Amino acid sequence: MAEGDLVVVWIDPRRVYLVKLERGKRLDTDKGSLLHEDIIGKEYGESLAIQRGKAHLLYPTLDYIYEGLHRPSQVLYPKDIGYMIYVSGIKPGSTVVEAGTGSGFLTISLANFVGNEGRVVTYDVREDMQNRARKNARLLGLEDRVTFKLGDVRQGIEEKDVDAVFLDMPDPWLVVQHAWSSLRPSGTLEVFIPTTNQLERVFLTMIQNNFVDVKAVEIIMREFQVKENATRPRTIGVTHTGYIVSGRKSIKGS
Ligand SMILES: C[S@@+](CC[C@H](N)C(=O)[O-])C[C@H]1O[C@@H](n2cnc3c(N)ncnc32)[C@H](O)[C@@H]1O
Repeated sequence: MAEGDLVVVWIDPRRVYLVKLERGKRLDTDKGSLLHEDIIGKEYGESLAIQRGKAHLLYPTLDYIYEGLHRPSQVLYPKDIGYMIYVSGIKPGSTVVEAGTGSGFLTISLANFVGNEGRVVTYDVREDMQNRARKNARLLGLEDRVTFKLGDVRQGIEEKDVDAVFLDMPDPWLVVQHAWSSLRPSGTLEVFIPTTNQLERVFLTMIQNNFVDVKAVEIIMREFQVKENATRPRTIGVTHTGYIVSGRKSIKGS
């Protein structure tokens, strides 16, 4: 690893740190400290002894990146992001529109997925959110793939012929028509909402506005505690995140 690289320092499940390597800096934990210099030059997968344990140096996958980023807004969970990306049909080179940016967790995942040739345009009404999201994207080297637009997406989406639109905001039904106009034929609208009232409203609005293959799902994930002869789901965990409504843009045929 070199200066500027990201590394996940994993000590135990409760002590996981996302670190950007900078000479002269130090990671302090209650299990001991590590100088960044001690990590520079090491390989991902190696481990280092610290005062009261061992620090494992891991390549930063997106789920651990989430743990380490600043999150001023409620953020989407990996389980929901994974499904949304999967059914959206986007691929490297795709152009995607998103609102609202929030902490940029979905933005970063989309930017990671569309690759160097792809583009993510993300709208938010709040400049402070976009500044934080931009910093998060910069930390991961993904900023160049993202266009941050300060504005109310309910007023319209400027981009045309986009492959997918992703919405995570309070009143997405007010954006359904704009999403339809922005999408290429057969393009996908993915909406995340935390309540069933919002689900019903956005679902019906999509049906009324020439979206087809509209479906609503909830992704349920349970984490397990694993102990010999006592393996079972954890007692405490995230029990509810939200629902996902997906649909495809239909155009009039003959
Ligand atoms: C829950 S956060 C999005 C979190 C984001 N998906 C993430 O994973 O980090 C919702 C965001 O939508 C923004 N927002 C709300 N209404 C909006 C609108 N009409 N146009 C654009 N952004 C909006 C809010 O400012 C907030 O930052």
